[in-house]
Amino acid sequence: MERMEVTETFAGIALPGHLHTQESLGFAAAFAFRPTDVLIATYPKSVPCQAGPALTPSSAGTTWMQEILTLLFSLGDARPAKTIPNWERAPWLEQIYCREALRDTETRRLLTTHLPAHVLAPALQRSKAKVIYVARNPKDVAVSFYHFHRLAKFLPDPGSFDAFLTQFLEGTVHYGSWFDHVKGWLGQRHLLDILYVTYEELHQDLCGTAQRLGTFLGCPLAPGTLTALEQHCTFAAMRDNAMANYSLIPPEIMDHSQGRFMRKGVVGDWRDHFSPQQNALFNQRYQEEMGDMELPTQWPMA
Ligand SMILES: Nc1ncnc2c1ncn2[C@@H]1O[C@H](COP(=O)(O)OS(=O)(=O)O)[C@@H](OP(=O)(O)O)[C@H]1O
Repeated sequence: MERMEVTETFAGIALPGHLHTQESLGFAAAFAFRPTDVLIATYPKSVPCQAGPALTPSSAGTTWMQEILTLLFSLGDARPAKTIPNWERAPWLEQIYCREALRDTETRRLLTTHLPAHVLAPALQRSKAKVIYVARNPKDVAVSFYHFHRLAKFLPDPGSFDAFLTQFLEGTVHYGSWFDHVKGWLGQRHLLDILYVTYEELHQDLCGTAQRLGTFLGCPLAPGTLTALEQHCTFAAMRDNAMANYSLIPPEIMDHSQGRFMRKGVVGDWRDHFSPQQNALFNQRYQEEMGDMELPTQWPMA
């Protein structure tokens, strides 16, 4: 299947052109956040669309967080998560369909972004909106992102894993450098009402992390919400939920014959992909970039 790759460049980073225009990106940068808005911010490796689907990348737990917050806001009622695609429940601020998706939305708005902090920080700092930043071990991000490139026809052909990893470490992949993204959002910790969560924490203790989210959002968990989370936010449940697994995306945009968006959902898959040389190079680059950073978690890098 042919790639439909068109690139839009904004703030120095390349983005899929079928989803982003200068107008849509300008809309995001100047967004009038409301105090009740909740923004999920992640470095990519996966997906949203509009009435007829599109996609973007992630790998950080975006889709998982969208599902969890949908259930928190619905007080455990699974119907929205089962009937409304996640790109409508939590639209990507920077994508072309967002303005229309938010028209007439009066209730609490759940938004998503893959944009770097420096683009959104001025608008966020003018507001009291809450931000939830989700991060994941970058080695697993690189693996997940690589596999996603194989499906996503709007992204460049990744070539070999080795070639892709080189670009990932150089920050020349779409959405830019993982290191810059994480450092940028961590740098907002004293300037925004922001909570940092990791993919690994969600794995380790979904309910405990959900309770922390509820406290941060001023939305204590209703009886039954935890049960609903345990039921609907597992990897298996989300893999089978067409409103969360991107199976609705047409094959010319996402070639489902190449694999699934909900691929493995595990921690540490990099160990099955990295050669010792790749691992050493990654560790060196990680140390150079992140050496002194205070991180929400220490990922096992060895
Ligand atoms: N419930 C649950 N449990 C465990 N893992 C999960 C879950 N939901 C999504 N995932 C995994 O998250 C990866 C996709 O990342 P994102 O959702 O950030 O992608 S995107 O930005 O929305 O494109 C992708 O990771 P990989 O499987 O490693 O590729 C998904 O499988």
